[in-house]
Amino acid sequence: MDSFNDVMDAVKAYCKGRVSDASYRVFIQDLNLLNFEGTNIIILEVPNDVVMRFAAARYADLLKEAFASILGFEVELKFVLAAPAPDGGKAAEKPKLDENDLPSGRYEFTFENFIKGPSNQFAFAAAQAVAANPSGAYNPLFIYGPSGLGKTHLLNAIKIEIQKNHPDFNIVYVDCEKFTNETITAIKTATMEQFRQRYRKADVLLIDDIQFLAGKESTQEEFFHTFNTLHNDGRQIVIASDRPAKEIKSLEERLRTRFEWGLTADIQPPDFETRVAIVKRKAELLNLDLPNDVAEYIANHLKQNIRQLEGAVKKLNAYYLLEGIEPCIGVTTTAIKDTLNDSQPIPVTIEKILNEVARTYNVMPSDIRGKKRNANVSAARQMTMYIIREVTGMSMEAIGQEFQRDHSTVVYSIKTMEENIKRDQHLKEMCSDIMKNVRT
Ligand SMILES: Nc1ncnc2c1ncn2[C@@H]1O[C@H](COP(=O)(O)OP(=O)(O)OP(=O)(O)O)[C@@H](O)[C@H]1O
Repeated sequence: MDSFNDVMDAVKAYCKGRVSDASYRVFIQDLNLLNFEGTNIIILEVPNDVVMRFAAARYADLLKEAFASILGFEVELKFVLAAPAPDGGKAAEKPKLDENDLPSGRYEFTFENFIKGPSNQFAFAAAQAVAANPSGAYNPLFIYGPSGLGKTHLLNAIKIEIQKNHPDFNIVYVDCEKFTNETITAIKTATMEQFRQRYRKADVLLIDDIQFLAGKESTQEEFFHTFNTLHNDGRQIVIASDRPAKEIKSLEERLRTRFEWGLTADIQPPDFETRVAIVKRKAELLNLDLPNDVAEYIANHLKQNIRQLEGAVKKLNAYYLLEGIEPCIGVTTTAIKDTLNDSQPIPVTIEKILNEVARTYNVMPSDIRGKKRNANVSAARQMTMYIIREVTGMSMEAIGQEFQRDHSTVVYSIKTMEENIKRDQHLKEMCSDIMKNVRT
């Protein structure tokens, strides 16, 4: 080491593997070793005030550790702001930061990171019991509740816990859309055997968003056999759904009863105290200092979805890091307004409807748009047009343009569907399930 630059390069290399690429690029890459003072004080030059605040607050410990490891003695750090370059050059520029550059605050979906309250403690306890004793406690465990309340979190927590205690276990986690797509591909490419082996060899199967099984007959058939094989062999199955099994209308009875064999646990929106605790925990995980009144303000305004609570905390963190604005009620009002706007019901797109109907009828979305006339594709096309009309309220003309069909064809298709639905209970349920699924 013969120069400040060498030392600094080594320090940066030390830090590089220990922080995310984005954080390294924004907060560490441009640090400059300016001088030594006394015996152990290092003066670090930072390019601007954002990096100054961030590097000093978050990375001082890591940087000290790096210097100690490279120089062999403990150091203290002093950060100084680089003087603006006379030509207004690089040193004077603020980095172009956006939220993607910020540490994401990603944390593991563990039991430890799950905040309990009256609305979720039963599901939490059931998940813990299953994780502690796979196949011994409740099989299957069926967790249901509205979006954004922690079902996926619990499924992952079970996975992590079992992995820790049984490193040799083959744990398969899949969401139902993926399972459905894989079933369709396996049928089309004649690779059913490999597909079956993958799922039927699981020691633990965790399947998320099972409501998407609704109406998909071949996937239900496949899942039925997977379920039976695993259950008969004493393997643990955990299922998450946005509604109870009995409300998934076009689900075969034999599956519905199986889902109810074990334990069913629901999750409801959290009460005020739990929401405050969640907001505080999320802030803590981001190292954000959040006053109580702000945490309570957020909890008072966002009640239905924990993802929204997280969104608000992340926004406040971004304001703080990017603009230096401390969290307070005033800025929270803006952050919450954004979150509320962001979380307006997502407009249902035609593509979403098309994909969901295609999966249900086991055809390709392009077939529905295309000219094929076989019975299954025609039925799928009629269903698609009907649901687009119901869900989006698009005019018949616009639907016609979308499918390159004339207006009278659309009118006829929708009318036929309306009549069929009146007569055919199964079709009616299938249609209602598809509509629910495209709205989630
Ligand atoms: N009790 C809780 N404690 C801490 N974080 C929670 C809790 N419940 C939910 N979360 C967080 O809220 C976010 C949304 O949760 P999750 O994805 O598990 O919801 P979900 O019920 O599976 O929703 P969806 O049905 O939309 O998939 C996650 O980041 C999760 O960690």
